[in-house]
Amino acid sequence: MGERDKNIGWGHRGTAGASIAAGLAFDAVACSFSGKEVLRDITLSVEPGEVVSLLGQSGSGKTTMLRIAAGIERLSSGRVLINNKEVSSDTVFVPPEQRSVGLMFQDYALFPHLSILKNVMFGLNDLPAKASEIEARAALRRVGLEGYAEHFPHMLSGGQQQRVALARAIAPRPSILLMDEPFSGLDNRLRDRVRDETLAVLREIGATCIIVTHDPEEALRMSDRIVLLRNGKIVQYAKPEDLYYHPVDHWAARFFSDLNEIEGVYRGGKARTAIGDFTVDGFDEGQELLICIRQQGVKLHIAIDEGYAPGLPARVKRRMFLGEVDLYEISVKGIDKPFFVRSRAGQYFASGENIGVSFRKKDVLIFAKQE
Ligand SMILES: Nc1ncnc2c1ncn2[C@@H]1O[C@H](COP(=O)(O)OP(=O)(O)OP(=O)(O)O)[C@@H](O)[C@H]1O
Repeated sequence: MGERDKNIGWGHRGTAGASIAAGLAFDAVACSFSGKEVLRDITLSVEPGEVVSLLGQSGSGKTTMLRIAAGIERLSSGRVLINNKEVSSDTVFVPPEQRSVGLMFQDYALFPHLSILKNVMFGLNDLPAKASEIEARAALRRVGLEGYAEHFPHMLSGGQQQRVALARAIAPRPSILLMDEPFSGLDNRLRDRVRDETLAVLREIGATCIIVTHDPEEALRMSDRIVLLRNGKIVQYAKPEDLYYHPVDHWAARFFSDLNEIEGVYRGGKARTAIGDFTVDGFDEGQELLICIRQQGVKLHIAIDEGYAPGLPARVKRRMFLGEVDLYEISVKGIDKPFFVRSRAGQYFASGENIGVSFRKKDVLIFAKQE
């Protein structure tokens, strides 16, 4: 964290101007570039005031969705609606400045030749100069930078520039705020605080907010709901807990956790595997399954006497120190692949030690095996 960021607090909570939140809906939206389809059949609706993350790997179409919502990219088919009114379709195109959307870009896009105040006033040019300055100063005050109004962007740290970009985005009180990777330029330690403060500002202004991110933890932490995208399609649109505990498929599960994976087959109401049976339902008799066990959902048991330990027999291969947790590589009797276990640091098992393992039920996810 830069010294300057440590010393300058954010503004008082509860002092940002409120927006009138709008609903946003995508209805069967597709988008192609030079014949290549980058978004397919995107249908979702975001309620007024919701904070929704668009989460996916690079190239999954997150930014394109954001740009289509903003009206800076055209869709190929489908419709976008704001408060149930079409703003993009085959026949309708409402320009960005008439959508009441605010945009915050990954690189902040501050104008280097304009003062911080003028940067924030840039989005307020519909207002008379005096009113625009009052609103801009209020937004700067909310992010704790009113004392920097006459500075220029290059005089500020990365964290402060991010706050200016946020102030500029909220100053016009947009109904929908669209943020493209707003924290990716910040270092790790600064990022947590900036995320929390930004979320507090978003909650205060009450605008509907769409945040593009490729960071699962960020999406879980900030969002009311998450849109998980893969190859231009929605894989799952759900609340963070639902996405984490009930991922629709193996790929979605992998996105949020490091997993141990064991093959199995469904017989008589159970997933049968080389290390035992797991009770589960909803599969066809004989169906091939993949049993995924989160690394933090494996419990290691110490041998009680004469080598006996509760759980499945296993042996420690090595232990890696990761700070708050230890990562153990173990071999579990019956399976060839190494098993990885994240265990709270402090509980020590030595290499070569015979142990037992058991699994926490909510960390065991079972899916049909996909080709
Ligand atoms: N203007 C464009 N012309 C041609 N192809 C484009 C254009 N914009 C995006 N693409 C392509 O569309 C796909 C989706 O891009 P998009 O930027 O939406 O993905 P993303 O999920 O935001 O990725 P990243 O996290 O890397 O920004 C990519 O394959 C990209 O190369």
